[in-house]
Amino acid sequence: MKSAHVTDPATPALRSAAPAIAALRLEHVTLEYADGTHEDGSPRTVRALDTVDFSAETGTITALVGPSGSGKSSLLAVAATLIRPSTGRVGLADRDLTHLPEKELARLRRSEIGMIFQQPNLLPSLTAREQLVLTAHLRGARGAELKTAAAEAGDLLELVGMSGSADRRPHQLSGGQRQRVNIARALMNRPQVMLVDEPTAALDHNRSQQIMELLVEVTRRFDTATVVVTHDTEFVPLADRAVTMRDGRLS
Ligand SMILES: Nc1ncnc2c1ncn2[C@@H]1O[C@H](COP(=O)(O)OP(=O)(O)OP(=O)(O)O)[C@@H](O)[C@H]1O
Repeated sequence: MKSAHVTDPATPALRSAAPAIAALRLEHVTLEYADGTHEDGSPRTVRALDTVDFSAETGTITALVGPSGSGKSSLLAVAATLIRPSTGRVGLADRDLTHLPEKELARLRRSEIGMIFQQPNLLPSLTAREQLVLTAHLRGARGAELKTAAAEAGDLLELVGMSGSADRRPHQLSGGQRQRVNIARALMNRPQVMLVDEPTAALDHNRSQQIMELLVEVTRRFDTATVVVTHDTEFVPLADRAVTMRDGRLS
């Protein structure tokens, strides 16, 4: 496991003075979905990503914007290794993931990539703390490691402003609080990359702003390469950079 620099949530991040590293790279990525058949029976496809080159650097946050259907979620899905590109390459730090077997990709997803979606898919029967500890369990932690994980979970929940609600279950939390738990959970494995799809779509303006500020803060603190798909133009100035997708291409 990577070093746990969260044990004291009040400690400022020790940010590297080294030049930014591209933690995530997509090179010439094209993604085509099967989309039924033409009248003559030949297969029809939709090109969701068209020769996309994209990278995200450690410790930075990138806003990914663009019209509906332009390919933003597809880019996140390819970056998350949930979908293999039709052509092109995906790299994580110095590793080329393009031809890794699915089992290895699943391991990487658990340990290196944090994913945050619009609706936090928290398990209804678990407390906030247990949601976080479960990720350690799924990673293989047992016995004393789980005790350590529970302490780390407490630290992370404090960091995201949820220390008073660690023993609450999802139905006892507001939408914004659930999203905070979701963010803390994504950080449990100290991911290199955080991929975030419309994290505030279900929230009001104030809560959206707070969640976006929290994403910026954890990006700095944990040195993640964070990519946030958002329709919220107010968020764009908070990001280190914004890239726009149109018709499957980046501009
Ligand atoms: N599973 C799928 N099968 C076929 N086509 C798909 C599939 N998923 C997405 N598409 C198509 O790929 C294109 C890109 O979709 P994508 O969901 O990546 O866009 P988006 O920018 O995230 O849109 P939104 O902002 O509305 O979520 C669209 O034309 C969409 O219809």
